[in-house]
Amino acid sequence: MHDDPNEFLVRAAGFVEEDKAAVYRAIHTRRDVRDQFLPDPLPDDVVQRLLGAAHAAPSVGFMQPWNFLLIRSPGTRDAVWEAFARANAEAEQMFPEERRSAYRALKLEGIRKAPLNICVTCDPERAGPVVLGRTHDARMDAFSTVCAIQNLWLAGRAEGVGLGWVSIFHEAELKAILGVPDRIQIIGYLCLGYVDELYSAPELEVKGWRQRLALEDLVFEDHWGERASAPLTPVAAVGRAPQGS
Ligand SMILES: Cc1cc2c(cc1C)N(C[C@H](O)[C@H](O)[C@H](O)COP(=O)(O)O)c1[nH]c(=O)[nH]c(=O)c1N2
Repeated sequence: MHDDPNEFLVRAAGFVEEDKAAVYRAIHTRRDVRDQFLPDPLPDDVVQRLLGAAHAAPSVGFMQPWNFLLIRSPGTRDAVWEAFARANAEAEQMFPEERRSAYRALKLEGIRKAPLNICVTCDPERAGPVVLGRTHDARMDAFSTVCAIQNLWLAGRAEGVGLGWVSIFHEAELKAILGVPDRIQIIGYLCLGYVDELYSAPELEVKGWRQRLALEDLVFEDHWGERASAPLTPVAAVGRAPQGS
C-alpha cells in the first residue's frame, strides 16, 4: 500500500509516428509459424525478454495465473509430437470427406523443428477462490493467460522469433508427458524459433483453407446485428497475400 498512489502516474501520450508504426507492423506482420523455424537456439536473454513481455500482460484481479514450461529436450518434443499426430489423425476425420485431403496437406505444427517449445498453463487457484473480476465469469483466468501468449507472440515478431500455437492434443495426454498437475489447465502449446521468412498473409489463407473476413461485417453499433452508421475505412492491406497467390 502506497501513501500517495498519484506519485505513480507518469506521462502517457500517444507514441511518435515511428514507434506507432512499429507497433502496428508487429501486429499486422505477426504470423502463426509451422515450418519456417531455423534450428539456431534462442539465446537466454531473448527468451527472458519474451517471457517478460508475456508476464507484463493484463490479468483478471492481477492474478497472473500463468506458468511457462520451457521444453527443449528432443525426447520430450518427440513424445509431444506423437500426441499431436494421434490427435491430428482424429481431427482429420471430423471434417467432411471432401475437405480431408486439403486438411491432410496442411502443416499444423512445428514441434520438432522449432528449437524451443513453451507450454503455457493457467492456475485457477493462484489468487484464492474469489478473484476480483472473475466473480461472475470463471473463464477470465484462461482469458488472462491468452493475453500473455499474445504479448509473447508480438514480442517474438519484433525479435525475429516466429511462434506457432498448436492445440491439436488431448490435454490429458499432454499433461501426462509434461507432468502438469490435474488442477492446472494447459492454455497453449507454443513452438518458437528464429525465422528469416514469414508468409505475408495467414498460411490458411495462402493455402486456400479460409479467407480473412471483412472487418466492416463484424462491427455493430448499439445493438447486436446493427451495422455501424459511419462506414469503416478499410484497413490498409498490410500483410495481405501477393496478388494471384
Ligand atoms: C487458440 C489458437 C489455437 C491455434 C491457432 C491459433 C490460435 C489463436 N493456430 C494458428 C491459426 O491457424 C492462425 O492464427 C490463423 O490461421 C491466422 O493466421 P496468422 O496467425 O495471422 O498467421 C493453429 N495453427 C496450427 O497450425 N495448428 C494449431 O493447432 C493451431 N491452433
